[in-house]
Amino acid sequence: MDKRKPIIALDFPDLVTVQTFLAKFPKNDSLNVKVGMELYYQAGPAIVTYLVEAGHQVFLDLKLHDIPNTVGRAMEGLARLGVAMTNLHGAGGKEMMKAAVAGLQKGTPLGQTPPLLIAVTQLTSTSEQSMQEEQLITTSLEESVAHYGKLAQECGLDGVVCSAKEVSVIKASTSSDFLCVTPGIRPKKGELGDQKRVMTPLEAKQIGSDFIVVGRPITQAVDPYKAYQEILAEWNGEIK
Ligand SMILES: O=C(O)c1cc(=O)[nH]c(=O)n1[C@@H]1O[C@H](COP(=O)(O)O)[C@@H](O)[C@H]1O
Repeated sequence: MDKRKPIIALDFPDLVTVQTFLAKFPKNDSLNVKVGMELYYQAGPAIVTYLVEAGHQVFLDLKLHDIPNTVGRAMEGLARLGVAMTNLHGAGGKEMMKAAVAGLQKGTPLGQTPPLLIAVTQLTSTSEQSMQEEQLITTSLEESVAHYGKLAQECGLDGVVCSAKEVSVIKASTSSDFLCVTPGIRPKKGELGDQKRVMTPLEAKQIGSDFIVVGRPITQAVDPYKAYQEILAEWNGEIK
């Protein structure tokens, strides 16, 4: 995946809507795109194959969280789809994460590299207060995120999904090359929606995010390609 490009969250219900959206981008532009639950559960694996064959780099965001055997076998199947990145919930535990790594390696066709495997820490829609009250976690949110980062690295994962606000603490508790994939990105004065821990593309860049994930600020914009270009420029430090 090209780190210079934001990952566009294709949170749409079907192929036709995806095609209508992508038609607003220049032909042959290879994009970083994310297929999440909304699209995958309605359009199935065929949507992934379609995007891969169209030359896009796909982050398959299904946030697996189940017993180790189930997650390992699911990952084995997902590895055959040719995606660049996929994820699971770090809260599923070490045995589950190790089974996922093994499943991806087993399922990846010979001569290909397994997708990057990333652990969700605390969702960017979670506040410290809701984490403490609803999950009964008594540490700070930063400590919880750093803890999941360490566990994920010990299990052989490539990085975490976190808010850009936690990049420094993750890198400090793991290593500088441990990937921080950060959703919860909003342009200055952008609508937050359900996101709680947010940063602008420029702030995320400055703090050391490796990838930013952006959905509604692009997909719901009046001119999605213009919105994408603005975020791309900011992410690449071209707007101060
Ligand atoms: O794993 C993810 O991609 C993810 C993790 C997280 O903690 N927060 C989060 O927002 N996401 C995803 O990132 C995207 C953010 O979309 P917007 O809020 O519309 O920019 C959505 O597709 C979410 O499913």
